[in-house]
Amino acid sequence: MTRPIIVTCGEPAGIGPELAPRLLDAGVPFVWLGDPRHLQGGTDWTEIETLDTLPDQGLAVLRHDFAAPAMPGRIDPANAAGVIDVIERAVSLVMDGQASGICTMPINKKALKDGAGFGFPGHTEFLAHLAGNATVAMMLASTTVDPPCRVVPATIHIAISDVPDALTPDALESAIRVTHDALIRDFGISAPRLAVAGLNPHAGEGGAMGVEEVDWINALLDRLRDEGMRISGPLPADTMFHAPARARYDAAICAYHDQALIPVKTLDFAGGVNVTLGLPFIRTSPDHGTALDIAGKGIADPDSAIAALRMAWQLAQSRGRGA
Ligand SMILES: NC(=O)C1=CN([C@@H]2O[C@H](COP(=O)(O)OP(=O)(O)OC[C@H]3O[C@@H](n4cnc5c(N)ncnc54)[C@H](O)[C@@H]3O)[C@@H](O)[C@H]2O)C=CC1
Ligand SMILES: NCC(=O)COP(=O)(O)O
Repeated sequence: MTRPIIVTCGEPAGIGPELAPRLLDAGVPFVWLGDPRHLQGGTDWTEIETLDTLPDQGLAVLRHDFAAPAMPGRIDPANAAGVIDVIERAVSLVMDGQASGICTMPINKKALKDGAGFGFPGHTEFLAHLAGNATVAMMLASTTVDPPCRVVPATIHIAISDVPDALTPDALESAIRVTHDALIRDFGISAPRLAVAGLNPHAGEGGAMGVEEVDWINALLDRLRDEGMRISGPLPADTMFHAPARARYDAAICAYHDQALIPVKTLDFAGGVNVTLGLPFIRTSPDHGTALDIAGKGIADPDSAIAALRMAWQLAQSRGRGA
């Protein structure tokens, strides 16, 4: 029996519902979990009752009724609880072995907070919670550039003013270890090479532009290198993402969200995939958000979502979860 990937609907007013039928181009078994009222008119879909058998053509829909229909571009707070419930249901399906992984369509974090009191800044933190407080990391990975650009921010969805306090030795070590283990387990890289970005311009330039590198980052990386990990850094972040620099490492561990995500979204916005590392199940997502400004206009590029679905399937296969 083939166990499909669950694609969660994401924000009903965003581009997730119109991307759903485009995902058939990925050529992997998947089921869309959401309210069929939110799909665009003319979508070829079939409701399924169980994940055992998928239709020969069109979109397989596992129905999840929401409180309200959806208007592209216009968030309805009444639907916030449904978005959260769908993520929880997808996790249940994958945790009990009915599905092989999850590919999430984007959510609007503020809408979930305002509409349903959602207490998490994103999927990453919510999925870690649902998995029993798993220690996770958020990786954004290119799929169409060579050498690849894979980035992991050691602090994620927090204000920039909170970064210096949140970037503790424990947080950086955790991001490094989770990434190291995931590159071996899920990406088949037996001896991963990691590059760690400094927090400060020029990685602090010996304390002339910030002290975190000399105060503790150097010592942490030395300790991990003594264990045998292949780690370079702390490196100046502005010069570690051009192609010859990327050829020297398999993933970059960054200090904060934008330091990590700007390079991958600039190099490969259409092919970027978000992968949650460290979960007991596979979860991927496109790199983009809800794109409310273009929702319903039929111009959303499906490539990142397709890449995310394909990667979910590949990673599930590598964990022996697909069939
Ligand atoms: N995994 C997730 O659930 C993610 C959710 N978000 C959420 O999405 C919302 C909007 O975030 P933004 O920063 O505005 O980013 P965004 O990615 O939604 O949009 C940024 C720009 O890129 C364009 N764009 C995005 N995806 C596109 C596509 N597939 N084809 C063509 N153009 C596309 C949009 O039209 C917009 O001009 C926020 O609430 C944010 O939290 C953002 C990133 C990931
Ligand atoms: N900017 C990336 C992002 O917001 C993805 O967050 P998540 O919902 O995957 O945690």
